[in-house]
Formats: sequence, C-alpha cells, structure tokens
Amino acid sequence: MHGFEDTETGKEHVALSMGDIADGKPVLARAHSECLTGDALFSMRCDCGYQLEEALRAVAEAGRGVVLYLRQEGRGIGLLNKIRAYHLQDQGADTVEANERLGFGADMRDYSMCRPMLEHLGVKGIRLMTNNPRKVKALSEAGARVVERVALEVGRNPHNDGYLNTKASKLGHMMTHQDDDPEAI
Ligand SMILES: Nc1nc2c(ncn2[C@@H]2O[C@H](COP(=O)(O)OP(=O)(O)OP(=O)(O)O)[C@@H](O)[C@H]2O)c(=O)[nH]1
Ligand SMILES: [Zn+2]
Repeated sequence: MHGFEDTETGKEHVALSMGDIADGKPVLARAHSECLTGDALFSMRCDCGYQLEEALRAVAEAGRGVVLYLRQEGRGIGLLNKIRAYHLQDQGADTVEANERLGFGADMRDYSMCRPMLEHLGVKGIRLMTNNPRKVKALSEAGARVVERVALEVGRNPHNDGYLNTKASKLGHMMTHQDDDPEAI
C-alpha cells in the first residue's frame, strides 16, 4: 500500500499494488472513487462496493495490478452532500437531478492525481477496469496511458437497478445489461 498526499486539496489517496507493475507491460488497474456507504458500509444502492471487491479479486487473480483508491466521495461533492442527494433521491430525483438540485454538476471528479501516482509506481500503461468512458478520457487527458478498457459490471440488484440505469442513460456508462433482461438481476 502506497500513500499519497494531494498538495492542492490536502486529500490523502492510496494505491494498492500487487506484483511487478514497473516492468513496462500494461497493468490491470482500477481508479476507484471513494464511496464510504458502498465500500465500507455495504450499501446496496450503488455498485461501488461490488466493483471494488471485483477489482481487487481480478488483480489478485492476475497476480499483478494496481487499485488507486481516490478520495473523491460522492463523485466529488463529499459525503454530507451525497447524503443530502440520497434524501432527494428518496423523494423521486435520480442521481443526476439530485446533484443538480444541490447546485453541483452531475460529476465533479478530477483524475489529475492518477498520473503522478502511476508514475511513482513505475506504471507505463494501464488496462483500466471501468464502465465510464469519461473516466477513460479524463485519465488519458491527465497523461495516463490507457491501453485498454476492461468492463467491470458486477453487483446489480433491485436496490441499485435504477441508479445503474441512470448511469447508462445520463452519464454514458457502458452497460451490457438491458432493462428487460430477466436474467440480469
Ligand atoms: N453524488 C452522488 N454520488 C454518488 C451516488 N452514488 C454513488 N456516488 C459516488 O459515485 C462515485 C462512483 O462513481 P460511479 O458513477 O458509481 O462509477 P464510475 O466511477 O463513474 O464508473 P465505474 O468506473 O464504471 O465504476 C463514488 O464516489 C460514489 O461515492 C449518488 O447517488 N450521488
Ligand atoms: Zn457507491
């Protein structure tokens, strides 16, 4: 485990690495945004905890890889605002509308810390586990060489079904699941 301090925001990020990731070959990687509720408290209303677990499992299976754990909770609006957004969602708003009603953009995250973190670890190119095309673009623009996107679709359940559908329809996430697919729950 490697710790990093973001000198601009004061946030402390972490990288979990396994195996030789500085050999120049593409590295299986996940840039995971903090979700206290999903990652630590087992919330089922998002897919974060499931994705984190699957990313760690995939790295372990490959014997080589890195998970960047980025402290940008709630797509960058922070934990308390995410809780406020959840209250709005309980009254009918979707995840994007809730953010907007609170005066935030749909996604306020910044991935500029990833490049120095990967450079420090000697990683030259990554096979990024994500369904989010904006994340691939943002990481590439930040200077990280994304050689491949690896799908990370896990954890769909009745509590996060609507949330995942909104990610696909409003945020552009690439999901193979179809709303009318009875086997996909
Ligand atoms: N504002 C807000 N943030 C949320 C909500 N649900 C989860 N999050 C946050 O969203 C972040 C995870 O982003 P997602 O949009 O689920 O997924 P992603 O990282 O864009 O894409 P993947 O790489 O495919 O997982 C974490 O920081 C969570 O805390 C919500 O309803 N509102
Ligand atoms: Zn979450």
